[in-house]
Amino acid sequence: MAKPVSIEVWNPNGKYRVVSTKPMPGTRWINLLVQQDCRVEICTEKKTILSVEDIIALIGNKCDGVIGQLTEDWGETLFSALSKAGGKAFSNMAVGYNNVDVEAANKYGVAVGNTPGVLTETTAELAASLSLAASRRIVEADGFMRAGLYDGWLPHLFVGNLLKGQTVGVIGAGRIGSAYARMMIEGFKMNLIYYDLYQATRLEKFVTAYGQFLKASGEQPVTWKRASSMDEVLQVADVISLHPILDKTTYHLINKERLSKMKKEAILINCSRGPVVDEEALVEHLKHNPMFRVGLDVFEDEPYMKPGLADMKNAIVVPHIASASKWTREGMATLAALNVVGKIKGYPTWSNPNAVEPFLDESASPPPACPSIVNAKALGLPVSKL
Ligand SMILES: NC(=O)c1ccc[n+]([C@@H]2O[C@H](COP(=O)([O-])OP(=O)(O)OC[C@H]3O[C@@H](n4cnc5c(N)ncnc54)[C@H](O)[C@@H]3O)[C@@H](O)[C@H]2O)c1
Ligand SMILES: O=C(O)[C@H](O)CO
Repeated sequence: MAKPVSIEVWNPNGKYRVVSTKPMPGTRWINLLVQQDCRVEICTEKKTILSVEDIIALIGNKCDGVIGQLTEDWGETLFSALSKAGGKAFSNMAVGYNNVDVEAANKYGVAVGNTPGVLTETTAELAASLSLAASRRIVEADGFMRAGLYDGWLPHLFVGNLLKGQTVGVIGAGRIGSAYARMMIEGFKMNLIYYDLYQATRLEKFVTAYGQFLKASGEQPVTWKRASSMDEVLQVADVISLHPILDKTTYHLINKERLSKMKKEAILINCSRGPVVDEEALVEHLKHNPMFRVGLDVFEDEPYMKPGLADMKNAIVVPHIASASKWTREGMATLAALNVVGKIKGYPTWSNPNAVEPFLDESASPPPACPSIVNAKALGLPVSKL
C-alpha cells in the first residue's frame, strides 16, 4: 500500500480530477482548469523528485489527468495506473519528453502533452549566456575577485576569446538551436555551421539576409554552412552548442573520440539533455585541455555530476535552469494544463505546436484545443481547424 502524499486542493467539487505532481509558477493554469470544472490537486510533498510509488498514490482510484515533471519516470507502471483510474491525459511541463515512454502511453490510450515554443528564447538565452561566460571566463574571474586575489590590472589576466568573426556550431538546429544561432550571429557577428537531420531553411535565410545587411553597411558579412556530418561542425567551430532531442541516436553524441576532434580552445555548451554528452569522457578532456571550456545546464545523472567535474575551472555548471524565466515557466504550466484539460474535454489538437502564442495571451480565452500532444497521430486524435 503506497504512502499518502500531501496535497493542496482547488475547487474541491470540480467534476474532473486533475493532479499536478508539483506546484507550478503562476495561477493562470489553476484558474483555467477550475473554469473547466476541474478539481485541481497539487502535490506539496517536500522531496524534489517523486518516485513512481508516490505518483501512484497521487493518481489514486479516480483521476482524469496528470501534469508531471521531467524528473519523473512515466512508463508502463504509471500509464497503467492512470488508465485504471480512468485517466486519458498526461502532460510533461517540459518540451523534452525523454522521461516518457510514449509507446506505453499509446498502449493505454493516454495522450502525452509537452510545452514547445514558450521556452525557445529563454533556453537559447541561457545557452548564449553560458557561451559568453565561458568565452570571457566570467565565473573564474568572479571567484578570483571574491577570493581577494586581484591586486591590479595585468595584460594576461583572464584573457579569453573574442567571439566576433569566429564560427558558432549548432548541433540540432530546431526551435532552440535556431534561436541560439540567431542570437550569436546577430549579437556577435559569428559565422554559422550547423548539423541537423533536416535543413533549417528559415535560419539559412536569416543569415543570408543579415550577411547582406552587414555587407551593405560596409562590414564583413556573416556566412552559413549546413555541414554534411557532425564531425565537420566539431572540427570547424569555435563555440559548439548542443540542442538535439535526447533519443537513441543522440545518446553520447559527444564522446571521447568526438571531443578529440574539436579545437583545443573550443567551447562546448549543453542545454539539451545530459546524456547527449559522455560526461566521464568530458571530465578527462577538460583535465588534459585546460583551454577547452564547457558550459553545462544539464548532466548525465541529474542531479549529480560525474566525479571530478566540480573541480574543473574550465567548466561552468548550472542546475538545469535554461527555461527558468517567470514568463516562460508560467507559460509552460499553462500549456501543460491546457493539454490535459483539452484532452479531458475532447478538444482537437492544435495544428502547429510551433505556434502556441494564442494559448499564452492572458487577455483572451485560450482556443478550444490541446496545444501540443506528441502522440496525437498514434492515437488518431482530431486536428483543430482553427
Ligand atoms: N536545459 C533545458 O532546460 C531545456 C529547455 C528546453 C529544451 N531542452 C531540450 O532541448 C531539446 C530541443 O528542444 P527544441 O524545442 O529545440 O526541439 P526541436 O524538436 O525543435 O529541435 C530538436 C532538433 O534536433 C534535431 N535532431 C534530432 N536528432 C538529431 C540527431 N541525431 N542529430 C542532429 N540533430 C538531431 C531535430 O531534427 C530538431 O531539429 C528538447 O528536446 C529538450 O530535451 C532543454
Ligand atoms: O525540456 C524542457 O522543457 C526543459 O528541460 C525544462 O524546461
